[in-house]
Amino acid sequence: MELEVGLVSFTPGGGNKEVRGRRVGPPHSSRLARAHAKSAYNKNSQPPFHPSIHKALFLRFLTSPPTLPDSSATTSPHQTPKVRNSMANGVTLESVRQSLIRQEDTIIFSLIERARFPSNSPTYNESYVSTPTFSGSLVHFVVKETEALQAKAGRYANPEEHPFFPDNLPPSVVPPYNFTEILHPPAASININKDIWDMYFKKLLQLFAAPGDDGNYASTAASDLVCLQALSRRIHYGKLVAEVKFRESPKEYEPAIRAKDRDALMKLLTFASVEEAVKKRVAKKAMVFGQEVTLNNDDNKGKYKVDPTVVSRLYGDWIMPLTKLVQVEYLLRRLD
Ligand SMILES: C=C(O[C@@H]1C=C(C(=O)O)C=C[C@H]1O)C(=O)O
Repeated sequence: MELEVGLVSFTPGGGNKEVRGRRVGPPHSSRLARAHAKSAYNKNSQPPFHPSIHKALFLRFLTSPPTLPDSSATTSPHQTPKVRNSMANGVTLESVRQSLIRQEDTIIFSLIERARFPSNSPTYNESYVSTPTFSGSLVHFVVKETEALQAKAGRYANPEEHPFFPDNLPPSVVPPYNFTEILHPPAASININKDIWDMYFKKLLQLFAAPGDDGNYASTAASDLVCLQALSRRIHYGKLVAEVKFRESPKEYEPAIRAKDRDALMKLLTFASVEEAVKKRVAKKAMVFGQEVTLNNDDNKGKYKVDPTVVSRLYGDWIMPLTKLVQVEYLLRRLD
């Protein structure tokens, strides 16, 4: 399968194929606070429930307090907290990897929750929703409406978060939090949620949702949203991974960036042994988190709520390749 991601055709699990002559977003503005991104979306080539346009809108890529704690930040919700210094905060490849490891738990639990429901196909069928004001599937409706609410609550003021339906999001009603700017500003133009959406609905879902229909369509859509958000956060974390790798050895990356050599960048940022460990660890977590806990544990040996091999495959074929694609896209803009 081939996905079109930003500037390249992307084959999950394989290499990037073709460099195209178009930008993901509008030309980079020196005013980061105005950074917007749009990527074209071809409705005909996508599932019926996806939006027609993507726009990543965020001000700066930030470290969020749970993953990069900082004792110097003020915590009053009514004050703008102090700007934090990224490298002084100890953002290293190791700390970023620890965050990715923690995010595995979130992803696996979200898959387990989605697997409670069968496939529930009406959730994805445009004809199931009947309202003159909205055209799309129930899952499209739930994601779009929830994102609008969460935007008001300030979710997308944190650049670790990327909306699936960024157009016309309402403004936040909460005061801004001054996160540290860690990423190079053009990072704001990278949002591959369109591809995450397609991957999830066209490939992943059928691997862990059993066939069937139990009528719980709203809950099913809500579970899909949680999975999508966890996947999106993890995959876009590639921006931070790439920044840290670049800062650790800029001289290694600069020639490949200047030459716009995607393959060389991909080689530089790839750590095969780390990827093998990730695949093994997520399979193990799926076994541990997804086992039926009974007083007599032997009753359920080998029964898991999501198949550990599927989780491992999901990481090997989709999550890690997409994270690396985000890294390449980020590095290509790193010297702009
Ligand atoms: C995220 C990293 O970059 C690459 C992508 C990985 C991933 O998505 O888990 C793992 C190893 C690297 O090949 C990393 O080095 O940790």
